[in-house]
Amino acid sequence: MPMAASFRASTAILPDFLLPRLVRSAGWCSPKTRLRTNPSLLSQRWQRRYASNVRANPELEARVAAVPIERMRNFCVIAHIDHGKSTLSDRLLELTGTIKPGGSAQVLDKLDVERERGITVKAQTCTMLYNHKGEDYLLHLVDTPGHVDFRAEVARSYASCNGALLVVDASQGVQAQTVANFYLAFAQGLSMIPVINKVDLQHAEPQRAVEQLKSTFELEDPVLVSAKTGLNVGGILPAVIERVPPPEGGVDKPLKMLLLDSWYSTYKGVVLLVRVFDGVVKQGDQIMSVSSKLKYFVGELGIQYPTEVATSSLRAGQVGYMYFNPGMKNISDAKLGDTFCHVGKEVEPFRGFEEPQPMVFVGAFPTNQDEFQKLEDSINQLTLNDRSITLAKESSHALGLGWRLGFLGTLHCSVFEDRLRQEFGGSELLITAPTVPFKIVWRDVGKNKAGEDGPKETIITNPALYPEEDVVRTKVEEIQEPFVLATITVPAEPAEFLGHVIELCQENRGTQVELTWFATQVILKYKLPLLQLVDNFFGKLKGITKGYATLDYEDAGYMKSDIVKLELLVNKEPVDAIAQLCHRSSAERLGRMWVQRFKSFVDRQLFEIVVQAAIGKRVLARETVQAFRKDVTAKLYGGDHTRRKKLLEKQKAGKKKLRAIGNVIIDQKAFQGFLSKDGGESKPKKK
Ligand SMILES: Nc1nc2c(ncn2[C@@H]2O[C@H](COP(=O)(O)OP(=O)(O)OP(=O)(O)O)[C@@H](O)[C@H]2O)c(=O)[nH]1
Repeated sequence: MPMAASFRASTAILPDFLLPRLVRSAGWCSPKTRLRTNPSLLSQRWQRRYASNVRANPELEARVAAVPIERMRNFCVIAHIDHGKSTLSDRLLELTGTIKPGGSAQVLDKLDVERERGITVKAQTCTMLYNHKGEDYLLHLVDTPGHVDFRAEVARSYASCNGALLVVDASQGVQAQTVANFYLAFAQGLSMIPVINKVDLQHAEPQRAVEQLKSTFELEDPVLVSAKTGLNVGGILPAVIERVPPPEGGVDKPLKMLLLDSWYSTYKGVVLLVRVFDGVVKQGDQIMSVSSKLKYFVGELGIQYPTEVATSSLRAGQVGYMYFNPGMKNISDAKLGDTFCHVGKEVEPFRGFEEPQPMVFVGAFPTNQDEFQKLEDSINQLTLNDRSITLAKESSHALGLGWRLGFLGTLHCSVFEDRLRQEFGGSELLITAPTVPFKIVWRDVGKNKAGEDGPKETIITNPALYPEEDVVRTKVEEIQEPFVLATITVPAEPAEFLGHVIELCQENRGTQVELTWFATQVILKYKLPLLQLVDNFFGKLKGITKGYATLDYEDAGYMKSDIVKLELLVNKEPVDAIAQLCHRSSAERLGRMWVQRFKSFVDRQLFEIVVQAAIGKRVLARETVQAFRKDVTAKLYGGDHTRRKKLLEKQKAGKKKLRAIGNVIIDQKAFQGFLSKDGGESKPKKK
């Protein structure tokens, strides 16, 4: 079979995630494949064909349609990380017959990274039908992420819910994210049902957790369950029906719909997750975004059960998915928090969601500059479904062309880094140390050419953009750094844990705001610079408390700080990719660590290499990589000692020349080793 024909035949049965890479590597693709890999090119005929290829379930649809709004319940599952939200959600899905028992674990954790790491990153919604006292109830369950970085996901989920299951691990009790999630849900007015999970564990102390919930949040009547064994999980849904109010809204009112989430599907383009507050939306309806005024035709809609099941309509109270036909061109047109209505029947929009701001920034560079395009493709592919990541091209003298990426927090950053390494190839990628955004407040605002005032403040997310020392001295009023209000929980016993945590916070420039005892736990609140937090603060906290302390934080704004730019110099030349903004008090320690570490990764050359760490012209630390001393006299055997001396002097002069022109060739492996967290694959060489 000719190559083109065999390739065409094979694409028909390939999973779609393999298509783009194959198409790229084969350098050829059939028109059909091109359409499949780029849905915006799909003709209406193809769009209709794909749209018709959906799972429909008339029996299920009839049961759903028969449930009045008074018998709907929308609730989310919230908890501290690893307390068992996803496992509990699986059990509820099984109990209601939505999935078969004993299937793959954590059905709602759909992303690869969620399965691999066992953490939830994206909130997931699932519709369930539950028969209670002879009547069908329509339940919408949202499994939310536990980690603080994905707080915006949790906050958005609340908009579709009236109640929450607050899950607490019976062996760990109330932890930092339990506290944070409780207050968020409480502020939203959600009815809360406490659930104490993992009662099957040998060291479970359910009674202690019951007391904590009562004393910390005044929550009573918890349901005690084991999500793992299924023990008493049947007690949860009756509690949901009795304690969570049904959604408000009327099917007879004009359509009012909130956009909760959106993602990209290879076949159908942009998928929207919506919550209908009022009215009914049907296939073929023309609807409009209240913010952008863009109009769309509804192509397909339905419920997530837990995969997409098409229905002919969605009505007030329901949460479901939707595609447009023709599809939405750009995923950025789907603004989360946007309100949709029928064309010509405009409604008062919802307040919208607060856009989460990226707070942790890193640079990503290919070790081989020829691979830049490949890196760009990989990044674009991964960011398609994560719009909270910000992207900007970056160029470095030392590392060449790359990208500056912004993330919501350190876990978000490390999850992305893992996925990028998988996609792009781990050993071919350089990721710089994480940094946070700094605010520069200018003394003189100055005028631009049009006579307008320039910006009074600039936020910089890249140390390379930090102004020169003399500019800082003459033109900058102050530099500010971001702070967070951290909530740390630590067991009251053994007492030294608390002492260690206070010490750690103080070493990291923290200011104590509150210290409270709750039964066997201490809850500490500290104001901490975000910069310290991204420097493995959580790892250190876990280390000094044997893994028992937990951490959560919220933004506490910018504050004036004594920030300096620390640079690494190699034979007096700054290595821009390594420069960092840090607090003056930690510059010397960091500088010393840098020069020692960098030295250990640099190959010795024929001349001496001086590695320095400096703030402006002030050198804080220095290390020297000794030159190889090639034995130029080896060939001499006996003979005149003046010849030997002459050869050595010639060698010295040659080295001086090399040093004078700063001819240092640093292997990318050295940067890779230096930038890796654990010494990387290129372990320091023994000298
Ligand atoms: N023994 C026991 N283990 C449980 C129980 N429920 C969950 N687990 C285990 O606890 C771990 C975390 O469970 P998950 O369901 O992933 O927790 P989660 O809260 O969804 O985690 P995030 O989404 O990352 O916040 C898994 O290893 C589960 O098998 C339980 O009732 N008993």
